[in-house]
Amino acid sequence: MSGATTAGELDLIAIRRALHRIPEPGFEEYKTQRFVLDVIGRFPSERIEVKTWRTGVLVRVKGRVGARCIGYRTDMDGLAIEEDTTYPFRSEHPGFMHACGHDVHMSIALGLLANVVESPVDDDVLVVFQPAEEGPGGAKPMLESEEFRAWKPDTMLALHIAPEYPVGTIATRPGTLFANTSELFIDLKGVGGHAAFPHRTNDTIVAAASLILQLQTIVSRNVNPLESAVVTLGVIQGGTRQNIIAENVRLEGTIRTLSEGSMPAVKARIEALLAGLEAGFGVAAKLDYGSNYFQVFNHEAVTASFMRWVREEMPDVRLIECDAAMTGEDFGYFLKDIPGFMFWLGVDTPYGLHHAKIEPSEEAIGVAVRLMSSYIRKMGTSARS
Ligand SMILES: CC(=O)N[C@@H](CCC[C@H](N)C(=O)O)C(=O)O
Repeated sequence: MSGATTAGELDLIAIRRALHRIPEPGFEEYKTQRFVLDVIGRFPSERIEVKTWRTGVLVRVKGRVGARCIGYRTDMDGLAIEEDTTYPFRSEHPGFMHACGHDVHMSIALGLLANVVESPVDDDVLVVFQPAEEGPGGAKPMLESEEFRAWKPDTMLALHIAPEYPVGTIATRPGTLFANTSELFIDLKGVGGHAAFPHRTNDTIVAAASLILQLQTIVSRNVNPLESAVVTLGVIQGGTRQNIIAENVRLEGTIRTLSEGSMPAVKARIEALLAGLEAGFGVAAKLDYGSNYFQVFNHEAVTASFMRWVREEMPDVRLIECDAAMTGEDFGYFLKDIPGFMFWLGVDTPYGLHHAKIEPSEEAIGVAVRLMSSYIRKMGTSARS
């Protein structure tokens, strides 16, 4: 196709910056999907097939042999946070920002795609742009979709930016990399009233204050100290005025457990504490667990082989065998079904994930594209030999 874009022509930094401007909530990634489709539309079309699924995109590149298919997944959505970076290409969507690196992840996926389109590998390659990683979770419904099932790959790979590692460093481990997660939404309803007559009310602010401290005893008193769990509340909303006893309080948070078995135990404890709160404070408590993600469990053999390959064949990349982290990722659902792994990619910034000031180093994009293009090429060749 004349006028088509080659991998060398693709400006991945410009792509990342353009994506950074348009962060969108989960399943509302309309501009992002359009942008991704426009970039893919510039590739030579003979060897690629493209499908959309909701706001996601799936691209299959035909390999020279095509006996197997290697999958690579990026997430697409932004986070509900007001950006506070020094960038001239700041978010154009007030209250939303790519604060978890999905703009970087998508740029890497496009770079990888351009590379395998331009210079075919033996295997077919499926690049998946998955919506709604931050919530409510796009991986599970995408896996179950006709669109994905028709192209289901034999292995599935992904990465996530890591602010704490220098550029050129990656980190992973065989087995559990990220935790099981559940969102947590609690609505307390009491009887409001005049600040001077608390005995005629059921004060949801006092009940919430007590509950917040009780929730923190779950990890310290109920979870086996040899296991890991987190209960974090990120939002408290309630009350209308300084001299009115609040009728409604809403708490929003997240639960993390490293073992699958601890999650129901933590939830049972939350339910028991809420029953006690209702009895003790005379408030009504409504509980909603929102979306839940399965742990990211790296396939032991595939991960070990990748780690060996990096150490032996990629002298410019520093590999760290890291500990598991209490982050969540719905990529865990892909790995529950398909062997593969996820790894951390160093982007060297002092601010952590989900921070309004995070500025990942864009040099990491090229590092990841070279690493993953070489690995996918190597996987295809070793499967044939
Ligand atoms: C990598 C990362 O930061 N992922 C998110 C996933 C959020 C899942 C869900 N909305 C929840 O809060 O439980 C994370 O916060 O770890």
